Amino acid sequence: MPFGSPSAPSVVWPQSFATVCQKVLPSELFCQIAADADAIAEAPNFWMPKAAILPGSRTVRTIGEQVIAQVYDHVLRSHLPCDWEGAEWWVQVYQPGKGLAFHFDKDEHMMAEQHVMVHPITSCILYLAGGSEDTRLGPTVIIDQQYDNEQGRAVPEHPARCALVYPLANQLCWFDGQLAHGVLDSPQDGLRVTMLINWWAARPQDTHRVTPADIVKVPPGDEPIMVDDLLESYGISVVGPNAVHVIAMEHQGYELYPMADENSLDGSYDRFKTAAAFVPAHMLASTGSDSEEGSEEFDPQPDQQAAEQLEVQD
Ligand SMILES: O=C(O)CCC(=O)C(=O)O
Ligand SMILES: [Fe+2]
Repeated sequence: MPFGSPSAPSVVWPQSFATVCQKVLPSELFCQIAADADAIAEAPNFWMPKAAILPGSRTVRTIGEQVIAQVYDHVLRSHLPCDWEGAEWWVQVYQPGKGLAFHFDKDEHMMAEQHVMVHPITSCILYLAGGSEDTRLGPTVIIDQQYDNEQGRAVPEHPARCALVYPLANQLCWFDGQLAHGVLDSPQDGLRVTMLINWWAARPQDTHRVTPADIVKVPPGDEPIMVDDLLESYGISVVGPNAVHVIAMEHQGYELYPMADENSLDGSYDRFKTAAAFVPAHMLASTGSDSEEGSEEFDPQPDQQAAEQLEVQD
């Protein structure tokens, strides 16, 4: 259902933004899909129809389909509405340190033919590689922005909330398929591989839902603040034995600003786990919205394109 129509479902903050569930696959199945990831990543997107997924009529043909059956049985079964038709899926292997521009998952055909954006009910990310004890790969960022077909643009223009989900091997993240999302570049060189499962409607064990109590708020102020520093001020670590994997963030008056690349931050890029800062909106406004240049007050060169434009592609 396109956002903007009267009966569009509302997205509940923060519950619909990200729920993560760890140790989703039995380890043998996890190793098999992780080993096949490179090969599958070369293939186009796959489709598994509902009848093949439902336990009563199940027919599983590949390891990927076995994963989908497992994800359905143990996680999504109780979260999908009745009227779903199947699951689209693919695998993504990232260049070291590279992320993915912000975008909406959508039906490409509907977009090309009818110029409307139709989203999956639920988008799922299964992390097939996840860094180590002391490194974190670029998080998936799910932002409080939807596409309004009537206005032909993403709204709100300046979202003030997002969820950061850090990769962890065998962790599944699912979120409302209408929401804009992307992957931050990372100062950490590690293999980032994900399997994406989009479902075109009871909480399982080991499930962590972002709750209002978990929301990290950017305090009012006039200075940019690195995501890492903000988390540290909350006593949150994304590495080590008490690492947190999903964080809901409220950033009223600030924009989330991805760092462009290793040239950012005067050579200290490698020190960071998360390549983004929250920057006061007025600092960004002073650069002009079409500018390719960074703000004078804020030295690191931001990835202007990723920060300001939502790519209408997947
Ligand atoms: O790999 C991720 O974390 C997200 C990938 C994604 O959103 C996509 O491929 O559409
Ligand atoms: Fe996506």
